Amino acid sequence: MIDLQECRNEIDKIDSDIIRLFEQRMKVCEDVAEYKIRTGKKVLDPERERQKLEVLRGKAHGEFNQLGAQELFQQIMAISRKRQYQLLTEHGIEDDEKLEMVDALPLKDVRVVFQGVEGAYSYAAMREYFQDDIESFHVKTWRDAMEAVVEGRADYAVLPIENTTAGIVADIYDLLTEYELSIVGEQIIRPEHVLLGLPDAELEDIRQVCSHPQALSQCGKYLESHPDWKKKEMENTAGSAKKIKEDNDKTQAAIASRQAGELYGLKILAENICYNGQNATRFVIVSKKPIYVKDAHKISIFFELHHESGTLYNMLSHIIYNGLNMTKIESRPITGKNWQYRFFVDFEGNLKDSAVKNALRGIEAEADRMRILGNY
Ligand SMILES: O=C(O)C(=O)C[C@]1(C(=O)O)C=C[C@@H](O)C=C1
Repeated sequence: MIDLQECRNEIDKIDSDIIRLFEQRMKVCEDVAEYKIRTGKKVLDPERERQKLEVLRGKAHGEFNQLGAQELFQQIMAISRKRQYQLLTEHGIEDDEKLEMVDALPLKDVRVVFQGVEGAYSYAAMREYFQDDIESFHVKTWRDAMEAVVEGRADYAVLPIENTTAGIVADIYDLLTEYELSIVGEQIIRPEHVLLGLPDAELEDIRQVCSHPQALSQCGKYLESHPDWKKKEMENTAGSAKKIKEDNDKTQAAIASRQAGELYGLKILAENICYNGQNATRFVIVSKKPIYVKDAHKISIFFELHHESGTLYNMLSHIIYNGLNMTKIESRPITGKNWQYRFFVDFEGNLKDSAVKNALRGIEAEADRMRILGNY
């Protein structure tokens, strides 16, 4: 009869040996790091890792143990790399400073652009974020807002990036990768959608509802209870309120804010029409200046990976291993590369933190492409 305690004693002895050998190996890896710091050679050497895994696999017996040995040494080498990145940071080997730290965002005499018209939620977010008197103007599309910042006609743009009911605003994610702008701030607002009609309209008159697709989606449940209403997508919510006013047709209604209703002299036909009482939209503030404020606490990045087992896991391990808290992950298709994806990750931290530096160094070195979208 096998004795469990005896087995456990033996396992304990073997594990102690593994720890001793692991630490011995890590010591050698630190020497390797020193060599690499001196020579500027890259930490990651994929060819060396491939050869090692092949040899070590061959040393194990049976398919199960071969796979196990490969997995084990993949992890050991990943840990070795993480230690080396740490040593690079400790030796003050700085990656190129991608963003410059500032005490506070420049807010004097700035111009801010938003998409939509006055009364739009972007306008409300802008008013909330920029407390001071700022000059603002609006444009027709999100791309126009990006262009205005790139061309220097605006210092900042306010863009909706996600909503707690309808999810991400995919176009904004894609535009953020297309334009080299930095996210320097964020503002959350709680849109309170209402159904607006002409002053003499009643709910029974309505045949068509127009609004931005996000607002139509956030009020999806309410609209399902009026299946005969036609839905018309518009570029923004406030614009749809404006259209009701201009068309002067009492069979039309718009989903927009209370403020938009007041602005265009419309009547509230229904309120509380978003089934999610917690409905909130997050806006990002983007700037052409590659800056971040010194007390910034959230980092947004994106990276691209090649299709290989474990690549995403490996990227995320840099965040986990450095004790950072990931708050969001999204993926978007990469145009021109079918079935390949770009990952967007948010995590807590400041670019000056060593843990953040180590994680970003690792991700940048091991992803096909990585960019910091902002620290705010
Ligand atoms: O041999 C190296 O160049 C090392 O840095 C050591 C090591 C390892 O731990 O074995 C770690 C990272 C490299 O990608 C390859 C191998």
